Amino acid sequence: MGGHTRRGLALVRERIEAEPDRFVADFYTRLFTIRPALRDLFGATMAHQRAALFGVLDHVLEAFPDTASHEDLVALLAQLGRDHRKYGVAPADYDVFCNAMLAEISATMGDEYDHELATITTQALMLTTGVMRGAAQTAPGPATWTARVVEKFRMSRDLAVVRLVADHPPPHVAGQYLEVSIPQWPRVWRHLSPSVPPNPHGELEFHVRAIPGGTVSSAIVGETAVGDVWRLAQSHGTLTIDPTRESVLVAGGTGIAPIRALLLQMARRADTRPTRLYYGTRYPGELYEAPNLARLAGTNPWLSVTVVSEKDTNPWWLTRTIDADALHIRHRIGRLDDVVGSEVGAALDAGAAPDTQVVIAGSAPMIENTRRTLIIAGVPGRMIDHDPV
Ligand SMILES: NC(=O)C1=CN([C@@H]2O[C@H](COP(=O)(O)OP(=O)(O)OC[C@H]3O[C@@H](n4cnc5c(N)ncnc54)[C@H](O)[C@@H]3O)[C@@H](O)[C@H]2O)C=CC1
Repeated sequence: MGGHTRRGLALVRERIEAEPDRFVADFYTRLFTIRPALRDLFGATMAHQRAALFGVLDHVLEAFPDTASHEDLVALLAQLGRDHRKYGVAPADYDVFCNAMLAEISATMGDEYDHELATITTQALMLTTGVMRGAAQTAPGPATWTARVVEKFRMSRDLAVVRLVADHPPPHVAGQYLEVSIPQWPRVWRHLSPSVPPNPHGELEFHVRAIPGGTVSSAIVGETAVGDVWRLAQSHGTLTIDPTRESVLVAGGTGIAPIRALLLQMARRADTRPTRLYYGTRYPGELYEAPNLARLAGTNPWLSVTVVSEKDTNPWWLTRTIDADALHIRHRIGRLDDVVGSEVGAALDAGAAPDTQVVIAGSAPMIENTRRTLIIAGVPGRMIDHDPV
């Protein structure tokens, strides 16, 4: 595609980026004025929606002029289209969306929006909505599934484990996360990783920490009760274990959920390679999964478990304790990335297999720091897997 397309769309991005909040707010006002029913598809707070919309629009305008990147762009938009099925977006809504967006861009650009700029912007947005609509229409299976809460455990003041049974198990593989919506916040979707592999009974378990100021996570920890019906949608994520390699798995806090699902999946195989798990929290009393993991290691000799806590004692509000010696697992004190970096580095120095696979799950800063520390310790970056941060 020509340089004029690149320059034209770069100008559009520049004008939109000058006032992104106003642009997105005015766009949604325009959209809901044209088709008021669309407002009902979104949850009460649209902050996340607004940021996501801006991110995608910016990405489309940047990637569209580069035809070499169209394959990736189309794959991303198709995924987005499938994801939007859960909101109940109808095919005709995509035309309304496209027209409202073009009108908002035109209003923002003013006199600069000439015929040529209008043509290329229209092409970019027609590609966007066309791919999304097509992928949504051809996606197999239902857009959402339901699951009923059958058990809930409060592990600490801000952490809960919730067990559910789905009518029909949503398609996913161990290590992936699902889009989840709870009755207390209908139409608001969050990502949660089941901590058990998919099974024919539709049993699911999620681990949730209430984020300070968080709406959905706080409602799950504080209000979710047996009998609640949750909605589940698309699965995402590519965390997998290569069964031919040794592995090191690193889980920070509730990041243990997808890692536990992978471990349970690995336990079904007869030929699982040696696996070292590092499971870290801030305080020893937060290591709620330690007993389960110790039991798993007790019956699966390929697994060794090290739990790591930043502090060696609990604050007053944590009453749970763990006795690592009694569980026959190791307990190290320190930040997770420091402990993993020094132990994996020492193992490599002592001749450990350099093609060991590493899988990390946890918060974005924890993933980034652990990845960096491991690369410095000598682990090739291509051997380190984690979900996008
Ligand atoms: N609930 C779920 O299904 C899943 C949750 N996650 C994510 O996992 C995270 C878990 O959070 P919390 O339970 O609050 O655990 P947390 O953020 O308190 O972290 C616990 C562990 O991570 C380490 N850590 C924390 N910050 C670090 C940093 N900046 N650099 C290096 N290490 C660091 C700590 O040393 C500790 O071992 C959340 O961000 C959540 O989104 C990831 C996958 C699935």
